[in-house]
Amino acid sequence: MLEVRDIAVTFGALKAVDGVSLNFASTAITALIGPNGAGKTTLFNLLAGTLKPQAGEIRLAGERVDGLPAHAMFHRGLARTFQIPRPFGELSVLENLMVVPDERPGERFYDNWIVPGRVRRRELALRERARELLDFVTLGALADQPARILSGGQQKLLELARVLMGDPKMILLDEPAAGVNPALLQVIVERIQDIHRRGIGFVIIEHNIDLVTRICDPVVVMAQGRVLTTGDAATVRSDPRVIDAYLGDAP
Ligand SMILES: Nc1ncnc2c1ncn2[C@@H]1O[C@H](COP(=O)(O)OP(=O)(O)OP(=O)(O)O)[C@@H](O)[C@H]1O
Repeated sequence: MLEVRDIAVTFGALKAVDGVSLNFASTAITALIGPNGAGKTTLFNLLAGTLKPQAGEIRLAGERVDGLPAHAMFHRGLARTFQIPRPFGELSVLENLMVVPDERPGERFYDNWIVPGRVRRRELALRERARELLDFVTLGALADQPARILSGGQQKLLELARVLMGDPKMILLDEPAAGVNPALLQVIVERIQDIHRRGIGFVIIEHNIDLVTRICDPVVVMAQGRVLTTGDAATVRSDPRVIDAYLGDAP
């Protein structure tokens, strides 16, 4: 459902993503792994619309979407989280979900002036949805606390709830396990599996190989801007080219 053809972007002389072609199925939890600097985050930025490709095509559900800005991708059902979450620290945990863009061009102004009751009902519905999602990610009890008090793992859960506010068809997760304690990591893993069972696809950048082995199939390995190989976790882990790519990255 998310197709990438010969996509490329360079930074000066550096080919950060160098002719990548991949299909990401909405039925899969796909892992994107590879040594530091392989181009994984740059590929995410291209998919999510924060970076424009210099070559190649991206299609979402058959439609060309390369070059569309991030908010347009979000509204088409492609949501992403960041390696380092950036919640609005002074807003409450609940308010952090309420500020997720909910654009319906042309409707806001009209609603506000002609049918204020409808706006109020919509806000109540949004608030209810936000509360449900906070309960789902186990943050319900913290709804009215300022987001700055959340731990790193709780911030990752808040990000997950935030992207779900947009009713995504596919979610790109950037290192969901990084800096997360084992108990919260288990919650994150279970929620990813719950969401996946509801028919939402994932692409996950992750260095935690246990998480990758437990929940991801297929596993795409990138190195030096290219796709090195794709397969199940056990196959790619024993592939000598993958081992070489990681050893080449060792200090
Ligand atoms: N905005 C930028 N300007 C210049 N170079 C960049 C920029 N963004 C990324 N790069 C370079 O592009 C290459 C790929 O970076 P990228 O962040 O995509 O790798 P990665 O696989 O996500 O690595 P990591 O696992 O360390 O996050 C790196 O050499 C990086 O230094």
